[in-house]
Amino acid sequence: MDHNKLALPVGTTLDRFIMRKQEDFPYATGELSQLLRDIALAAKIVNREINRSGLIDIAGAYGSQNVQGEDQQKLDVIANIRFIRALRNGGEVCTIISEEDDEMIQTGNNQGKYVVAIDPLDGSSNIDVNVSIGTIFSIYRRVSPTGREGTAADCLQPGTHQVAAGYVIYGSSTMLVYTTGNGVNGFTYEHSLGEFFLSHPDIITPKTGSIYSINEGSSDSFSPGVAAFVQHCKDQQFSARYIGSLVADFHRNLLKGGIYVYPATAKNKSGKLRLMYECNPLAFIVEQAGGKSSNGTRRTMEIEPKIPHERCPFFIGSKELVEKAESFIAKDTEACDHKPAPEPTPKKAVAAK
Ligand SMILES: O=P(O)(O)OC[C@H]1O[C@](O)(COP(=O)(O)O)[C@@H](O)[C@@H]1O
Ligand SMILES: [Mg+2]
Ligand SMILES: [Mg+2]
Repeated sequence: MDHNKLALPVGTTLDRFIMRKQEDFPYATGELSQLLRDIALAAKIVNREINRSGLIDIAGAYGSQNVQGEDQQKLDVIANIRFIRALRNGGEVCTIISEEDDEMIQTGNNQGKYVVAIDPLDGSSNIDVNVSIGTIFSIYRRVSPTGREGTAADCLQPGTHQVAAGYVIYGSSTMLVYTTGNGVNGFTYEHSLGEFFLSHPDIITPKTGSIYSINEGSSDSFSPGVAAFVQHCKDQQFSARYIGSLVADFHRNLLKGGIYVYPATAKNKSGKLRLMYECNPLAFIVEQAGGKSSNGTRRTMEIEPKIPHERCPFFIGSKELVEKAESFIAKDTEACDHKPAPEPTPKKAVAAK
């Protein structure tokens, strides 16, 4: 697809951009476009709540835990309610997987053709301290026929089946960045007009970079390969940048070049981040922008999900940096393969009965 054929001027509204891009697909029926608009609407409402979170009583913990055993923040719950309501009212989505809900959410829109996996509020540890946070979403076309509720098979599809994915970053400015498999575009929110405007057309991430993002607080349980890669970044005098909000760390590295890593650690044996609504959507975006994403050995989007809240190690960013990290991780597996087989335990002499 020649992205430049329909290059739209910076300042185009999101609505207009969605409409014009829909024309790329003669058979498009407008449902996906409407779904993207529903997400943008919910993002505007959540943005308003976040901007005034210090003024009104929505700071702090909500008093319950989500399926991951994490304390839900009030804004986690508010954002969850807002996005689910917008997707339900929009009518295009039959089933939702949300970080904040244990089970799949049936919206009642059995005619809906789409399934959404969503992290309503990403970077929860940064909510009350005015640091950038976000929302991450992933969209699939259901595989079961319409007319009834969505199934686990509709929800648990590999990332390669995504029809669209994106994130909203609530930072010094609020941006919506998304892909439908035809490049990545970023829109900045103009509060006074209540509109998202095209500000970052056709985002391409640098092939390499000098920024690495990893929580070194758990470095004592990094695998030798991960530890060696971190040391490599230091030897190269890369800059260490870690905000602690995946969306914000990812967004910076997407624009400037860099790598974000959340490996398996003693505390999080399969990594911390969730495949369906954190890793897959960002992997789709980074690949569309020319970057790369894996679990250290396997392309993130080819991992077959088994459960809605599945976690996986996450390496994402500039292609050459992710490949470099993978080359260090490969040594881990080699080391495992060549580890001498444990000595057979000498058979105990059988005592004369
Ligand atoms: O504090 P840690 O272990 O470094 O984890 C930080 C990571 O966890 C997250 O906060 C997980 O996402 P949620 O806030 O949506 O649960 C990421 O945004 C962030 O990158
Ligand atoms: Mg998250
Ligand atoms: Mg979250």
